Amino acid sequence: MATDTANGEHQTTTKPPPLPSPLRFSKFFQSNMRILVTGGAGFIGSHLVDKLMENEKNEVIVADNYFTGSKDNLKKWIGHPRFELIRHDVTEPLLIEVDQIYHLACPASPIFYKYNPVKTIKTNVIGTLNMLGLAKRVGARILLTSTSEVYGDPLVHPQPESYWGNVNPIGVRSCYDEGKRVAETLMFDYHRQHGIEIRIARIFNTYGPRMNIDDGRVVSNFIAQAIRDEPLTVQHPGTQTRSFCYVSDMVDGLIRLMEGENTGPINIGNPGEFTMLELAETVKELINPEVEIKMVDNTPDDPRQRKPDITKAKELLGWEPKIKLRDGLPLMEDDFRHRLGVATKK
Ligand SMILES: NC(=O)c1ccc[n+]([C@@H]2O[C@H](COP(=O)([O-])OP(=O)(O)OC[C@H]3O[C@@H](n4cnc5c(N)ncnc54)[C@H](O)[C@@H]3O)[C@@H](O)[C@H]2O)c1
Ligand SMILES: O=c1ccn([C@@H]2O[C@H](COP(=O)(O)OP(=O)(O)O[C@H]3OC[C@@H](O)[C@H](O)[C@H]3O)[C@@H](O)[C@H]2O)c(=O)[nH]1
Repeated sequence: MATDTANGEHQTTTKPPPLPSPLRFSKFFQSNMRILVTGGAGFIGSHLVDKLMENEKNEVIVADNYFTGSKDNLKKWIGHPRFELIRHDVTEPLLIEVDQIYHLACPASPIFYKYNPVKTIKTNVIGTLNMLGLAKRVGARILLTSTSEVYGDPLVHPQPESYWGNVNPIGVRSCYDEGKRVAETLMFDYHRQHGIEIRIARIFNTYGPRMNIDDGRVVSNFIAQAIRDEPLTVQHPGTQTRSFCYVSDMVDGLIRLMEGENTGPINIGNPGEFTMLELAETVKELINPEVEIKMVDNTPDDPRQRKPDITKAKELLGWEPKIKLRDGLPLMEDDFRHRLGVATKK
C-alpha cells in the first residue's frame, strides 16, 4: 500500500499475502500440496521433480516448452497419478490451481540462451511476470532460480549476496544475466506491492547426470569429449574459475529455501573453486588419462572468476554442499556413456 507522509515522502508498506486456496485449510479433505515446476523437463528441474515426487503428499505439475529439456528426463513419472506434464511456454499465461511454484523455465547454457536472445529475455521477463501473476491469483509461494551471472564479471571475490555485480547491459550474455536481474526485480516488486511470498536462489554452476550432451556447458562438454576420446576444449585463457555444485546438493538447497522463511536472494553453490585447466586435468585423470587438452578461443564477456560466499545459506537454511567435484564427476560417467552408446574401456 502506498501512502504520502506529511513531509511529502512516498512510503511503501508490504501488504499481507493473498490467501492460499481454501483446500489448504479444509477440515475433512486431506489435500496434497500442488507444486508447479516450470522448466521441469530440464536438467535441474527433472532432478527436483524426482525429489518432490518422493513425498506422497505432493502433486507435481511440470510446464515446459522442451526447448532444452526433454520428456525423457521425466519418463519414470509419466502416467503417475500424482504427476502431470504440460507442453507450455511460460511467455504465455498459465491458469491452474497450485500452492507452490518453482520457476526454473529458461535456457541455461550460454550457447542456448544466446541462440535466440530476444526469446531468452522474453522468457525471463514475460515468463516471470506470468508466473508471478499466477502466484498472485492463487496465493502460491514462488521460487525463482536466478543465477550467479547476476554478478557479471565480478570485482568482489567470493561473491556475497550483497554485491550488486558488474554486468554489461548490452553484451551477448545480457539477455540472460540482465534478464535474470529484471526477474529478481519483478519478484521483489510483487512481494512489496502485492504481498506475494517469494524465494530467490542464486544458483552457481551445477552439474550431474541428465545434462544435455550437446548443451555446451563446460562439465558436460569435457565428460562427453573424454568418453569419445576427443580433445578437451579449454577456452582461452583457461585460468578463469568456476565453482561446481552437484545436482543433488542443489535440489536439497532449493527445497530448503522454498520451505524456509527467508525470501533470499541466497547463493546456492559449492565454494570449491577451479580453473578450467584444473577441471580439464581432473576429468582427464578420472575419466580418460589418454585424452588431449586443447586450447580454443573464448566468447565475449566470459566472467574471469566465480565462487559463492555461502554464509547465508549455511546460517539461514542450514545448507552446505556435501559432494566434492572429484566425487561428483564419476557419478555422471555412466549416464553419459549410456546416452552416447560408448561402453567403459576394458
Ligand atoms: N545449471 C546451472 O548451472 C544453472 C546455474 C544458474 C542458474 N540456473 C538456472 O536454473 C534453471 C534450470 O537450469 P538447467 O541447468 O536445468 O537448464 P536446462 O536448459 O536443462 O532447463 C531449462 C528448462 O526450461 C525449459 N524452458 C526454456 N524456455 C522455456 C519457456 N519459454 N517456457 C517453458 N519452458 C522453457 C527448457 O525446455 C528446459 O526444460 C534455469 O532457470 C537456469 O537459469 C542453472
Ligand atoms: O568447452 C568448453 C566450454 C566452456 N568452457 C569455459 O568454462 C567456463 C564455464 O562455462 P559454461 O558454459 O559451463 O558456463 P558459464 O559459467 O559461462 O555460465 C553458466 O553460469 C551459470 C548459469 O546461470 C548457467 O548455467 C550458465 O550461464 C567458461 O569460462 C568457459 O569459457 C571451456 O573452457 N570449454
